[in-house]
Amino acid sequence: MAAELRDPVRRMLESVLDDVRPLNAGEVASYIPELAIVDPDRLGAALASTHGVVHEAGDCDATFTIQSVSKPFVFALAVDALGLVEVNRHVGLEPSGEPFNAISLEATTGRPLNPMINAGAIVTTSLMRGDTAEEKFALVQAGLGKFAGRDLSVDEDVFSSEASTGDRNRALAYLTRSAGTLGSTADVATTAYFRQCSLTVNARDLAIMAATLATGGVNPVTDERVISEDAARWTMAVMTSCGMYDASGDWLVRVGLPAKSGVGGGIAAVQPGQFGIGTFSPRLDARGNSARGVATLELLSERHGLHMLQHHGAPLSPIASLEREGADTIAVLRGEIFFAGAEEVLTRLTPFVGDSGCLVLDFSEVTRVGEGSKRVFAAAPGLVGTAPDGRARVVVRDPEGVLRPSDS
Ligand SMILES: NC(=O)CC[C@H](N)C(=O)O
Repeated sequence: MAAELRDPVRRMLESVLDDVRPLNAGEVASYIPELAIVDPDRLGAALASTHGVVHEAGDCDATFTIQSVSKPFVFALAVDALGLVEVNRHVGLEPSGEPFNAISLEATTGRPLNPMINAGAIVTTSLMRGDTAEEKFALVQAGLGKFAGRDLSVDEDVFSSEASTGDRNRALAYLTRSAGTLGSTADVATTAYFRQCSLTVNARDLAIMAATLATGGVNPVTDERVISEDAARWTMAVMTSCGMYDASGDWLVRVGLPAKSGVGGGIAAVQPGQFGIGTFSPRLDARGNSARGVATLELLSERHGLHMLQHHGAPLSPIASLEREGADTIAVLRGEIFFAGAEEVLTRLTPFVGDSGCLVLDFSEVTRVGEGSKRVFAAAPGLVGTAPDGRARVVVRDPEGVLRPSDS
């Protein structure tokens, strides 16, 4: 069988890459001298599903330094370990609308505006446990390795290059230190941060890392839980509002996927619940985002309807059938029921509660109920009261236990 028939998703990625390959706008980053020696024509894209299948097109084995694509994953490790409240005491959650290296601190608190710009990312790294740069970086390296599903190593040349030219980042660290928001000395924070940015990845790694957020924190290739569902959701939220720096608003409208770029040429993008995408192309646009990476994701999103706010039409009604049985009304429910489904069931069906009979809600064909919706159903029998024969007016049949809270 022809290769493209065996992997139609790969073919789909390849066709997008073929369309963006001729674009040669932008320049490779050179403010970190070692980044300038990369082959500017490299182009790769990988898509990892939440079932753990990875589709690769173009230069997916080409390695590059992760740079700022590391930031959301380190933020995820920080909020997972310390909680959102503690991390938020040190770094804000507001888009800055400014370039990645802006000197951008809140006037009253001294916090960097968000963890996706350098100032906020340096603070986030400083919050990793441990006293030394080695201890903090060890946690970052191990954590990012779990996101990628393999051990990641440091490109020592890029590290030395950034360490010897990173005075602006040191200045940011000193400013946050003087404002009381940095969790270590400036030197510890920047050393760990420079090593974090110098970790080496490929487009496939970024796709798997993004897919680990898409699943709510479980790496779909290794099946290992890396962070909590809460941490994954908070991270995707920050990527949505701040991941593409001063292009974040434009990106949200045009592409509509939480994403993070890096000056090494990588972009990681997530479709929550569905998949992660990693792209690699080193030439950067004026905002420091990979020019062909942006074009690849724009085209993919547009061509295949990937925008997370895309309207997919009215969902299937959760009410499969409604029948009378004596004085009772039996409603057979089906599929996945989230808040709008619960609202439909209860609003449409409670008028069927008669003077004498009961409304029986049969959940045996329901595959899943959202956690918040379980609480809506749990309250219903009490709200509707009891029939003259003492039975609840609303009777719930739940042989598979789909209404049981998942943490019980
Ligand atoms: N946008 C980026 O990728 C910036 C990361 C880079 N290491 C820096 O701090 O300048």
